[in-house]
This record gives sequence, structure tokens and C-alpha cells, in this order.
Amino acid sequence: MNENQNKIITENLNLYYGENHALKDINMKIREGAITAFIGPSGCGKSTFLKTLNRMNDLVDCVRIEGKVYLDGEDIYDPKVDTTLLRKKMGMVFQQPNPFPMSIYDNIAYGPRIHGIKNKAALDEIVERSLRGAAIFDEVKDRLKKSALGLSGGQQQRLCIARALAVEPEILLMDEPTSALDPISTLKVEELMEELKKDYTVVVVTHNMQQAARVSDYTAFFLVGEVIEFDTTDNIFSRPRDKRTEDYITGRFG
Ligand SMILES: Nc1ncnc2c1ncn2[C@@H]1O[C@H](COP(=O)(O)OP(=O)(O)OP(=O)(O)O)[C@@H](O)[C@H]1O
Repeated sequence: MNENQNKIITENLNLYYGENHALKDINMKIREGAITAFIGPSGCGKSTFLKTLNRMNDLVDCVRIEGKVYLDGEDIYDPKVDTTLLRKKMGMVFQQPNPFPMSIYDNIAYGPRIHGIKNKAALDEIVERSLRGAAIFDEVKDRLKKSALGLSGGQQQRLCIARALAVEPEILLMDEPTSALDPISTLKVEELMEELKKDYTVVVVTHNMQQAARVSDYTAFFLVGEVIEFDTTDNIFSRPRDKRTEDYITGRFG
């Protein structure tokens, strides 16, 4: 992994939900092996932008997208792109932990099975590696055959991260991954993110500015569909260049 490499580049990206111009001319370079945070007030387009990166918005009616999104130099909106493979490269973690109503083991094995892995020893190995990768193996190793719904919210979220890791993604897209968690579980997920960036490129939407300041290397500040400022997290929080960024991070609005 080359930390100076751009993993994702967007060029003049515009997105419309019908008449609503939800993303306006977004030009962004997301570094490989770093954590990039998107902050900004509600409804400013953070989640929409995150979802354009793995073409999740394709599933929404009335969406129109203009501009380019490159992943490792390849245009992901090219009609030849296989969206299943694209989404395999990009694990996604949502606000509400959403384990499947099945065992802990089967939650993790689900994706690899869909991708054709049937061998029990291989699946056992993937399950253990993914659970270890999400820092939850020791807590669940004696109950792998029990329902995932019996875990606490914080454990469920780390299970969902493990489930995302099981198909060996390159990027993790996290949409407010800790907003439904208590402070201790939040801290665990934040510590985990630090670990994950050693092997993955992480992009996280967060309402929590302290979280962006704590965990991310780069921060983008969104406002009504525009990226107002994108810089190192240190610069955004210590030396913002735009008055609107400064007003937001000092709590004057949002
Ligand atoms: N599926 C959709 N169909 C139509 N409009 C949508 C859809 N999803 C989002 N929007 C609109 O796009 C704009 C951006 O929403 P988005 O959810 O991306 O913002 P956000 O910054 O992630 O907000 P929040 O922090 O509240 O989650 C809003 O005006 C929203 O109403």
C-alpha cells in the first residue's frame, strides 16, 4: 500500500435527485491507506457522496450523475464495470448495525459463500481472520454458532465490520458507524479504524466533529452539496481557510 497514492479521484462530480442538485462539482482525491472523514450539517450530501463511490445510488430512482469517479485510475461509471465486483472492493458499514438474523459464523461466511467459497476449512479461516481484524474474535469465539442478534450494539457493529472484511475489500465506506453506539463501543470502533487503515483505505461520514478530529487524516467539509474545504484534518481543525469551515467547527451552526 502506498500512502501517497490517490485511491479514489472524483472530477466535476454532480448528482441530481430529480430537480434537487445534491452534489455540486466535487473534485476530490482520497488517499490510499488513510482515513478520510466527511463532516457537515444534516442534508449537505455526505452520505450521497459516499454512495456515489460504490455506485449505491444506482439503486435509487430519479438519480442523475455527471462527472467522473476513478478507482485506481479506472472510471467506475463506465458501462463495462461489473458493479458486484466494484462493491466487493468497497465494504460498507452503516449507521445502524445490521447483522443478518443468523449465527455469528454465518454472518461472516455469507459473502465468501456467495463468491463461491464452500470449503469448511477455508471458511473457518476467513471467519477467524475477519473477526480478529474487527477486534471482536475473543469476545465471540465461544459462541460462533449463536445468533448474531444476541450481541450488544457495539459488538454487532464490529461484527458488521468483520462481515465487510470477509470479502477482502480494499476500501471501507462507513456511514456514521458509531452514531448508534455508547461511548465505550464508539471508542472501540475508533481504535479499530486506526488499525484498519494499515490495510485499507477508510472513508467515514460522521456527525461527530471530535471523532473526525480524533481518527481521520483528511477531512472534507460539506455544505449544501458543495465541498467547501478539503485538507489534512490538522489544517481543517486548526487553520481552516474558509470562514464557513471555521464557523462550523467552532459550533456556530449545524
Ligand atoms: N434517496 C433519495 N431521494 C431523493 N433525495 C434524496 C435521497 N437521499 C438524499 N436525498 C437528498 O439529498 C440531499 C443530501 O442528503 P444526504 O443524505 O446525502 O445528506 P447528509 O449530509 O448525509 O445528511 P445527514 O447527515 O442528515 O445524513 C438532501 O437534500 C436529501 O433530502
